[in-house]
Amino acid sequence: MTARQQVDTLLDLIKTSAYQALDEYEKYGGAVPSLDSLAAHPLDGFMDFRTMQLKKFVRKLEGACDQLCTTLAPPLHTLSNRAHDTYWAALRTASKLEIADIIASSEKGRLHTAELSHRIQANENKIASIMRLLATRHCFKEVSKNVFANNRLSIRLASKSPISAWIDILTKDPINGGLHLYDSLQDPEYALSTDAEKSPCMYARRSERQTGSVYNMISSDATYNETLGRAMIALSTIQSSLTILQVYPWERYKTVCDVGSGVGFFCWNLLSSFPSITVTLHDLPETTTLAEKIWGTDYPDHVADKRVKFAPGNFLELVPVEGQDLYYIKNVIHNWPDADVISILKSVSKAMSPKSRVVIQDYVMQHLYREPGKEDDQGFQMDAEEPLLPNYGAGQVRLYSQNMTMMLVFNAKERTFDEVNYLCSQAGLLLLKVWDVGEQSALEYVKKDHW
Ligand SMILES: C[S@@+](CC[C@H](N)C(=O)[O-])C[C@H]1O[C@@H](n2cnc3c(N)ncnc32)[C@H](O)[C@@H]1O
Repeated sequence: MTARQQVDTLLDLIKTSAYQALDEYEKYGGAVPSLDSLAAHPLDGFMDFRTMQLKKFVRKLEGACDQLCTTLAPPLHTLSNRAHDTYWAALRTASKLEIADIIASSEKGRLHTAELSHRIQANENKIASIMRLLATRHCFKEVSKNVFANNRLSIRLASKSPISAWIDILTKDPINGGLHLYDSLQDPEYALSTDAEKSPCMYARRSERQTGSVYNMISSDATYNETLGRAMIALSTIQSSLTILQVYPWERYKTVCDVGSGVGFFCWNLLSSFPSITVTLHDLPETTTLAEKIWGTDYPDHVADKRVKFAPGNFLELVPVEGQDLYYIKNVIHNWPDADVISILKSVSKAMSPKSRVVIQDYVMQHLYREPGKEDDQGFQMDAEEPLLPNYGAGQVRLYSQNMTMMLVFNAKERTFDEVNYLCSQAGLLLLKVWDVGEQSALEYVKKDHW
């Protein structure tokens, strides 16, 4: 395809997928809100299959728009834009300063930067620079000279929402590790290591005499742990991860252990959808203690009815809940280097009965080359049409960013299907089925000896 033909095709893809996305909004509660609107659309909050189709259209749209601009802009322009992206700093600061809340609670719902700087007790030019960068990509709106109002994006930052916690997590240790990635690769002690204690992030902190890994930092810091718990709720929305409640046959099971459960957001939803299931939350003691407190306040009936149990421990050594029908592991193995993943999976395997199943829900990475006619056995096809990259390029960039984040923070990674399957086989697990749950996949295993 010539560049002109590619541009023509990309424009067609953009038009088609944009209209398809509009239709999805209209299917679920009215027209898509404009960027000026503060009202949420039902699709914004769904975490399940209802957003799956929308996100497939948006994936194509984002991939095509980015590829079109990259094709037509001068290369140095694009490279400079990518190196010069300080958006994360503005977003982190506005979120932590709770600027969306300050504006929302003002009399007219809009504030001059002079008033904002007075309330925040910071220089007005600095506040104005932050607000203008954010508004330039549609988060907040400059409604008159130096006066800013909330809009469709910024209002989501208000009221200590889970997305603020996720922004906090993403823009701290990963950024710090990223700044030191090159240097860490020059240091032989770190460059070849896959140990979590030798991640780029820990390299960045070595002068602070910070020992251990980021896991130790999280478990010894109650605020970090609490922020991570809230951030995981945002991530579940972003990944539409509750799609698995509609896709997977949960009605087959009575007992489920959520391994690395966090405070149990997934299990709240599982119990509501499947009244005959009881769950056990397995996590580090500090997290299960927090979980017990939250469930005691928010879901006392489930606690009283013994539909939820809490099993503190360390899954690297033991999963202290034996013989459950199902062990569910979501967004956990990507936090760990290969050797530790094998330890976790062996702990799960030891706890399993011959009839138990394991479901691992995570991103599954794809390569970017195209091999005509090739589709692997499990249906992980590279299905984006040309001239899009086979993995949709920028349309799926979140997977590749998350992969970098896992490397920077934990020396870990998101894995391809073959990589996960290999680690599972090392722990004596045999693949039964792959479930498509949208942005992520769910891989179902059974103990090898018992199949
Ligand atoms: C990224 S979070 C995922 C939480 C949840 N599964 C979800 O998808 O929202 C990883 C979880 O693993 C837990 N974890 C980390 N190290 C652990 C260990 N050694 N033993 C048990 N749980 C651990 C963390 O406390 C955290 O709740």
